[in-house]
Amino acid sequence: MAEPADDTPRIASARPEMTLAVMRETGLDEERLTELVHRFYGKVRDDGMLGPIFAARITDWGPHLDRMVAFWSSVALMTGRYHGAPVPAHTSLPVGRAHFDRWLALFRETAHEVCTPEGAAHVILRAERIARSLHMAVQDARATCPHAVPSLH
Ligand code: HEM
Repeated sequence: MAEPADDTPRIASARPEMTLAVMRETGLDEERLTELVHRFYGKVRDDGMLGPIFAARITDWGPHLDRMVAFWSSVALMTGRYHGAPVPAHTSLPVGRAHFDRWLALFRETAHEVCTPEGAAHVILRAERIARSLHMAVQDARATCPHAVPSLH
């Protein structure tokens, strides 16, 4: 296969043409998403509400950050780099609406700091949709099996 022309970004993607179109329209690429993820989790770790929940479950942040960059690469750029399962990772967490609202507030703030306006809108829309479905999954797990989930104070 021919090498891409020099002005073509080199990307590994399941859907290269769609990925290139999104990159052009939003200014997002792997480097920008890496900065977004690292800066966002820096704020999360320092946050009084969210920090302790993460600290109780994540001791080695390197692999978690790598996984989250792959997740955002898949979600925002459709590269297919992430192969995990977000729902079960959240159903037993002691979180409610206020935690998801705080998560989204920090994510929006970071996206505006790091991305172009189009890039920020692109990732924020997707974060809001996923947060809504994770919140519903947490509520559903709590209703189905109330003793499996720590109670909220
Ligand atoms: C209340 C807000 C949230 C909290 C407290 C939270 C907390 C966590 C924690 C502690 C983990 C690590 C789980 C483990 O490895 O044992 C995790 C994983 C993850 N979170 Fe969240 N999260 C929140 C919201 C979100 C949202 C809104 C998204 C997506 C937009 C998200 C995406 C992910 C993904 C993709 C993983 C990795 C799952 C895997 O492949 O293992 N989280 N989260």
